[in-house]
Amino acid sequence: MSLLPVEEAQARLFALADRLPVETVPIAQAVGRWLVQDIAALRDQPWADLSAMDGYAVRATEMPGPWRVTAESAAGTGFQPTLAPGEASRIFTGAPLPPGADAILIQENATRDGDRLTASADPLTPGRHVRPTASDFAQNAILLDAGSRLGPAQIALAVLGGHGTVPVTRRPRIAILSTGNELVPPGAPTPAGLLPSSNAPMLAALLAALPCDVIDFGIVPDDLDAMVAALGRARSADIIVSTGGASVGDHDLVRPAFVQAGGTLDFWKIRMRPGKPLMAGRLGNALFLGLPGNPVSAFVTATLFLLPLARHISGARDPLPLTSDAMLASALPQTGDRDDYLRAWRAPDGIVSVTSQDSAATAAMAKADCLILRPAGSPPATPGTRVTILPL
Ligand SMILES: Nc1nc2c(c(=O)[nH]1)N[C@H]1C(S)=C(S)[C@@H](COP(=O)(O)OP(=O)(O)OC[C@H]3O[C@@H](n4cnc5c(N)ncnc54)[C@H](O)[C@@H]3O)O[C@H]1N2
Ligand code: MOO
Repeated sequence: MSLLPVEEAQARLFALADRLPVETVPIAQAVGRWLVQDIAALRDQPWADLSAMDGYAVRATEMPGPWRVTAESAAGTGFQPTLAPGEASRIFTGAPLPPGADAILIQENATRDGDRLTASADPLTPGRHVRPTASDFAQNAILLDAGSRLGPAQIALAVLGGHGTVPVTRRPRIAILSTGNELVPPGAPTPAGLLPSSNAPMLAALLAALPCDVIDFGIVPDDLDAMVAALGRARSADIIVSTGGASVGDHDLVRPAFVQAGGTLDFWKIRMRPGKPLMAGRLGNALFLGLPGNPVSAFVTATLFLLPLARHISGARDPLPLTSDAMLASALPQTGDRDDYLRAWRAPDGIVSVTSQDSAATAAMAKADCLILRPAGSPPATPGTRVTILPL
């Protein structure tokens, strides 16, 4: 198989994947999830012309008074009686204006003596300190499109639009398998030749940013039958992600095990560095991603494939990571025949690539807060060059 460009591999991965079933959940459970339908406002916001300040509702043309204070309007009190000429109404923030009033005299600018009210400052224009009916949104307006993510602001909007529940997909279940005879669980002793398995905790940490349920299937030895059995146990998940054993060595058994378990491989080997040996396919209803074992390669491929896939099956409109344009503060060498995803950090004067770009260099990776995207065949770059970055 020839090396597949990253964008093509992402598109093929998405094409393999159906959106998960839809459920309607209380809005508090929808945080971070994606709407599967447009949602429209069930009410006007504000429901009436409301005061934005504490003070007095008046006719602006009657400035500076005097007025007779004849009524009071507080939030939650409903419609108010009409104000006759020369009358004012005591009013509080969020309360409806009485018909006839068109501006709010804030109480700091008012002098009140019993029922008698006068204004002590500047002219008022009609509409001053008034939030007109439906000025935020009108009933039936589309508030949020299908595929929008429900962050805190979108939750506020949906609730004010009258929604207590929203339609989203169910949370994906994501199974993680770590392969390698050398691996031991985090914190376990590492006598000669053994290595703490960092990939599963790293993937779980990445996935913690998404609404999903992670199931860690532990460490699987480099043994075909053990790997086939582990894939069998994991196949009820929506996504199975393995790390290690993805390359071409004698102990790299993930691909044959996947096929023996009944999986259909869609692609293997991507034109990227790190991450070349990535593979993807389907195993029954589960989507399968075989990530390389090197911790940096696993991290970068998870960022570019696993998280986007989880977002895609969850109904995200924009499942791919956002990129932006930035200026280099350090020089970069030319790239080879694969796209480079260089670990880097955003210094005050521009982007600086971390010292080691080795795909096993975790200390350098931990200093990075972005990736620099450098297409295959890019010439050397000097400080000041504009580059594409992917914030981490
Ligand atoms: N002859 C070739 N050799 C290699 C090629 C190639 O094209 N031809 N590709 C290289 C590239 S690129 C990568 S990336 C690695 C990926 O290999 P595997 O996916 O088969 O990974 P392993 O060999 O199992 O492990 C690589 C490395 O990572 C360590 N590892 C594995 N799992 C974990 C874990 N859970 N936590 C921490 N560290 C882990 C493992 O001990 C190895 O050191 O292949 C190159 N070889
Ligand atoms: O492609 Mo590998 O992930 O460079 O080390």
